[in-house]
Amino acid sequence: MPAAPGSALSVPEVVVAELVIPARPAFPPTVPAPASYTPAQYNPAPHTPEQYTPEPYTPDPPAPSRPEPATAPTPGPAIQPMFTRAPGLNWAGPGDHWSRAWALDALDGNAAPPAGPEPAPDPRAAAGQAPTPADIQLIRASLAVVEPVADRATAHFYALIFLHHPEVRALFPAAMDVQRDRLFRALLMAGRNADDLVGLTEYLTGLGRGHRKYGTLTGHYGPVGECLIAALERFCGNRWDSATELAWRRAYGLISKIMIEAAEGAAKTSPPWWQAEVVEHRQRTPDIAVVTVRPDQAYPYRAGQYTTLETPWWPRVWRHFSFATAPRPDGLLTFHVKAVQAGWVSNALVRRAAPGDVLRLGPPAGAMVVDHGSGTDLVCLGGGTGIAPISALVEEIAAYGPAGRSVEVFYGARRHGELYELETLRRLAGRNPWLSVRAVVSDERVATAEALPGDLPDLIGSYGPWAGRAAYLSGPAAMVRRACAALLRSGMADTDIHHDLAAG
Ligand SMILES: NC(=O)C1=CN([C@@H]2O[C@H](COP(=O)(O)OP(=O)(O)OC[C@H]3O[C@@H](n4cnc5c(N)ncnc54)[C@H](O)[C@@H]3O)[C@@H](O)[C@H]2O)C=CC1
Repeated sequence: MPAAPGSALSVPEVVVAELVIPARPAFPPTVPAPASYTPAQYNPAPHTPEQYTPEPYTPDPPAPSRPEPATAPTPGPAIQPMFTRAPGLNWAGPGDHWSRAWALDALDGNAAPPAGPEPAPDPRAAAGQAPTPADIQLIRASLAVVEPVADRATAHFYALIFLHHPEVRALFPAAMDVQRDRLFRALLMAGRNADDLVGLTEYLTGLGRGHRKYGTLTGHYGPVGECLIAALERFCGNRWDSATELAWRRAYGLISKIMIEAAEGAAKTSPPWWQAEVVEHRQRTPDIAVVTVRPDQAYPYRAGQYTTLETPWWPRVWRHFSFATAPRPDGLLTFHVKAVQAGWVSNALVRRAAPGDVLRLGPPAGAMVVDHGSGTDLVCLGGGTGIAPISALVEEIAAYGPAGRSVEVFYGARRHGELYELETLRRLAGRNPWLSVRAVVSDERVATAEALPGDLPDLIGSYGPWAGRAAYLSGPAAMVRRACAALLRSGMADTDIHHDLAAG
């Protein structure tokens, strides 16, 4: 059960007001046939479709003693599952292989146990209860012992999983690099925050939905919980006792319940992953490519959100990328990718991917979306390829109409040559008087007609005041943190600052 790559389990830092979305120009999402690809120009590499052949769909035998999964809710008008009856796709609608697997597992008793009586002597018997305040204290005390040796505890945790449940190994990448400590740390952090039900539910719901793409099933949660308890027991030493075990079992019961319910809910309406064929690959700088893909089914998302992406060259290694455009009538999705040092996925996408290659996408995630019912003025900061979700947000505002608001975009790069999205943004600003775009370069300290010299966070502090506006920030984590501080200093309310730092 790998944790979502890049996720740091913390109470989400993004605050989104209840969205009131006015009607927008409706278009049915259509995904065009692969008619006119740009010829492969960028190191076309042989595609290995066998890695992406979905598990063949074999209809389940009738199971009269078990109820069918609930019927999917009627999808919204703009989002229609497209090929739900087509063979060979990874999802065939409610009642398919995946939905039934979830439902049957739950009925077999692998779901989190229901709430039980008051603490019983056997920690397993009482694990279905919500953790108490005393449990949280015990969990935090045990974390104080485990966290300094988290590396060893993590290795032990995975060793236990793979030793006792070898069937789970295939869900993880061959090389357990970044993945290695994410699940364990995510579980530890969820335990620490088990008293913040709202934050925990928001985070774990996304995590549970996202885990479907790994092939995680309800039945996996029980064994993972046992390995968690065993690893904690071993590394807590004298700090471990039956009350601490009970506290962790309750916390894990809550964590797994939220994730399982989220996954089962998602299984009724969406596939665990989408396959998406590269239809365009544009090299914008030596290290940055803009990659456009055609998903195999309609892919509903909002501007400002991100997804996880897997390439055929690094199976089961997933990385986050933001959607770089608002949802389009042709159903295509665009990503901005910078090849980073030792970045397996990013280097493959920038230097190897070509039209015809097939990627996999996880579900959309993230709450950095705009409330189109509000006329609040916006200030948006995009640093480097972090400009991708900002471009998408601005496009979506143009599609919905600005509702009387103004939008100021500050676009930062290290050098002029890296401002690959500036021309597009300036064209959009030329057509939309509510939009202004300023570019900033940090490493070439000369003012030009194109860009101001300076650091984005410093520059944003020198403009303003920003009180009463809402901010959308995206880019390197240090840049986002410094810009947050500058905006707070200039009078902006904490709740008006939106970013997805936790997504990495
Ligand atoms: N590709 C995507 O879809 C998305 C990428 N991101 C993130 O955006 C980042 C983009 O990285 P690059 O393009 O390499 O950006 P970069 O390192 O070239 O920097 C871009 C801008 O951020 C500023 N900056 C960098 N470090 C700073 C610091 N410590 N303090 C203040 N300002 C700083 C630079 O001066 C420049 O203006 C990555 O961390 C990526 O994870 C975020 C959202 C979406």
